[in-house]
This record gives sequence, C-alpha cells and structure tokens, in this order.
Amino acid sequence: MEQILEKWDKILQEVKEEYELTEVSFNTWLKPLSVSDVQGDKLYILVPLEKMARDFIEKKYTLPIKVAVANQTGQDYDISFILPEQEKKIKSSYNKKPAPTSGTTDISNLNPNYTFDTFVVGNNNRLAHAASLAVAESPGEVYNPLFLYGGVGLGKTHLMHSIAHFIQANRPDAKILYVSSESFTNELIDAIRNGNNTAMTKFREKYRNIDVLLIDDIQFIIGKESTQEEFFHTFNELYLADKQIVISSDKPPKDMETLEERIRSRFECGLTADIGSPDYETRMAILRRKTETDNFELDDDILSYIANNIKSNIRELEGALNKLMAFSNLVHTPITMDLAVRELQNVISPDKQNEVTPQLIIDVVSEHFQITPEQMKSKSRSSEIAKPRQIAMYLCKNMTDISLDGIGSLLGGRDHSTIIHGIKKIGEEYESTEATRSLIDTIKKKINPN
Ligand SMILES: Nc1ncnc2c1ncn2[C@@H]1O[C@H](COP(=O)(O)OP(=O)(O)OP(=O)(O)O)[C@@H](O)[C@H]1O
Repeated sequence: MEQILEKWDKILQEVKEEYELTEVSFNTWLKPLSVSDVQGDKLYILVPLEKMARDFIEKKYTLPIKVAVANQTGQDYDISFILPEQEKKIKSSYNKKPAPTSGTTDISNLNPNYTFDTFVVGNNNRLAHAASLAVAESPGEVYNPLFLYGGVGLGKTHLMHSIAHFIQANRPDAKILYVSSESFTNELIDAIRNGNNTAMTKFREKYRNIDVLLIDDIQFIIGKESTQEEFFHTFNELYLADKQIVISSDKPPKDMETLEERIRSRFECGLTADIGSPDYETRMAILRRKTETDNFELDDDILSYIANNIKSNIRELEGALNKLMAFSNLVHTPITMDLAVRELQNVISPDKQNEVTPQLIIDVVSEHFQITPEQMKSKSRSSEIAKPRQIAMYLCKNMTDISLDGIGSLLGGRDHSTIIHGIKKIGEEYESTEATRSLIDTIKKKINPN
C-alpha cells in the first residue's frame, strides 16, 4: 500500500503522458482519484464523484492505470473503482477476515489467475510444470521438497500459486501456507522483537502446523542468520512429518554460495527443476492465450513482433501486450503494426529488431531445431545437426552481406565449397518442396518479423 501511495502521482502522470490526455480530461477524471485500499492483489481506487462518472472511468481507465501501476511498482493488481459509500463496506469486510492463526490455510495472497489452466507449457518449463502438478496431486508423497528455480519473470510464482490452488480445490482440509521469504523473515523479526515466548510460539505454530508450505524467492533469506536457523528447523519438522515443501529461488541450491551447507543439502534431497527462457513458440503461445482470455484481437504479425523482441522475461512480454490493449481501449482503434511499433518503442529498441546478423541467424536456427549453436559449429554430420547448419548457411547468404568465407568461419571453420554446397542444396529444396519453403519462411519470420 505504501509503495502505491508513494507512487500515485507518478502513476497518474504516466497515464496522462502515455495517452496524451488534455489538462481538462486529466483534471476531470484522473486527478480526483485516490488510493483507498490494497488487499492482496486488489487495488481499490476511490472515485469521489457520481456513479456515472465512476462507470466511465472504469471503462476507459482501468487498463491504463493497471499498466502504469505495474510499471511503477513492478506488481500486477486487479483494479476496482469504488464510490465513497462503498469504501467503508470494503474495508470492514476485509478487516473482519481473521488473521491466520496456527494451522490454518492462508492463501489469501494468491493470485486467482495463476492456475495450471492458465500456465502455458513449453520446452523451457516442462519439467517444472510436471513436477509441480505431481506435487499438487500427491503432496508430501512424490518430490519433497520441490525446488523451482529460474530467472526473473519466468513463472515460478505462477507455478507455486497453481500448486496451492490445486491442493485447496482437491483437498479442502489441507492447511496450506504460501509466503514470500521476505514475509517469513519479517514475521520472524516481529516475533523476536516482541521478546516474549508467546509470540515465538505463535510464529512456530503457524509455520509448523501445516500440510503444505510454499516459500517464494528463498534467496532473500541468505545471509540472514536467525532467519536461516528458524527456517532450517521449520523445514526439518515439516519434512520429517512428510508435509510438502515447495521452494522457489532465482538460482539452484549449488549456486547459493552463502547458504549454509546443511540447508543446501536439505534443498537438494528432493527434486530441483529449472525454468529457462521460453522459446519463440512458447512466447507466441503465451501471447495468444492472453489475447484470447482478454478477448483482444491482434494480428499474428504483431504478436510475432513482440515475441521476437522480448525474449527472456514473460512479465515484460505480458506488459507489452497490456500496453497495446490499454491503448486500443482508450483510443478505440485497432492496433496496426505501425501503432504497435510506436507504442512499444520504449520497451523494444527499434534498432535492434532490424539488425539481422549471422550470429542472430545461428541462434534462431539453433533455437528452432532445439540444438545449441555449439552443435551447429561442431564436426557432427548427423542429419539433426547438418540440416539446420545448411539452413543457417542459406539464410546467412540470403539475409546478410557476409562472405562465404565468413559463413564458413562462423560455422566451425568450414571451407568455401562446403558452404556453397549447403546453400545450393537448401535453395533447391526451397524451390521444389513446399515443406522446406514453409520451414524457411517461418524461421525467416522469427529472425525478422518485418
Ligand atoms: N508458462 C507461462 N504461461 C502463462 N503465463 C506465464 C507463464 N510463465 C510466466 N507467466 C506469467 O508471467 C508473469 C511473471 O511470472 P511469475 O511472477 O510467476 O515469475 P517469477 O519467476 O516468479 O518472477 P520473479 O523472479 O520476479 O519472482 C506472470 O503474470 C505469469 O502469469
């Protein structure tokens, strides 16, 4: 809540600038708005005007504000606009919710949209997804602990919330606790600060009297001695009682250098699954699913433009789409490629997307065939490697100015005649075979969507 309050003026300014609102529109619709409350991932915005105005603001500004809030705070919120007479009711109903006590389920902090149904499975997350589903189906029985790791914005939290939702739906009696390692630390510090045994006992009861504990972003407890110590005992107690533990982190246990050895070895005794960067197909599938869910029509070329230019972070991928949706909603205009390029210029660097280099071609072809660029450069003559290599030769010749010798040296020091042979072979297949033509065209689009 504090973070949003602090940034509120900036959030409104961002909407104003992004959508080029006039002073009159800004002063009439946005300026009167204020933050009423934040409850979990719900942001309540107070509209001190009549209902009609509220409805208009809701229709026109929900997405722009959602995007600006996400940009300014790094978090996604569901936005609700409320009238003054609703404010009291919302606050009191939330406050009535009992604070989680020992042994109760506390998943009020889960995002309802993060479920297995909305999670797109690709090569980058197949193991992590399968392991999460297995754990959700049989908590405490298969992989314990389940340790999920991967870079920023790749779906760790989404999978953890999916596990919690699934268990809650199928085992309503199970006591589930989802918490970030920061909250765990803060609660512990509060209990210690309280200085009495009751506070500490309460803390321990809360964390040790449950069936499933999901701790997100465990890397934040590293180096905090008393938190590590407390976590170690919590972990042991749950583990010995066959209770399910799911942990996420930005790196695997072996790379968490300052993590105590005894904790590291506990982490490694279950299953460790990583989530990598999504490939082009997965990025497209995620974008398509989101446009379907939000009922937003967007040309495949534009989706492909986004998928080609935002590669390593799904949060940013979704952010780009949200931006286009907000824009289209606001100006009631279908999004064309030109508009998309213009609107996303701060997210996607225009120079980058046009620059087709031989290295980019090698990377994209490798990714397409799921081999590594090193394999492409290797001596291997197996058809799984040789064919992609020849395709890379052909594309380098057709899409860049590089010399034949240059292609040869990039592809593992191959001589001139090998490169000519490869280019000729694929060129002939392109002319004579429909399948090769469509394959090459698809890869070309991945390399340069324009
Ligand atoms: N495979 C996927 N299918 C659909 N949506 C996904 C997928 N992976 C990630 N997302 C979406 O991307 C966004 C970021 O994911 P999430 O918050 O789970 O990332 P994270 O790995 O926990 O990031 P961080 O390291 O910042 O905590 C979320 O909106 C999530 O729903």
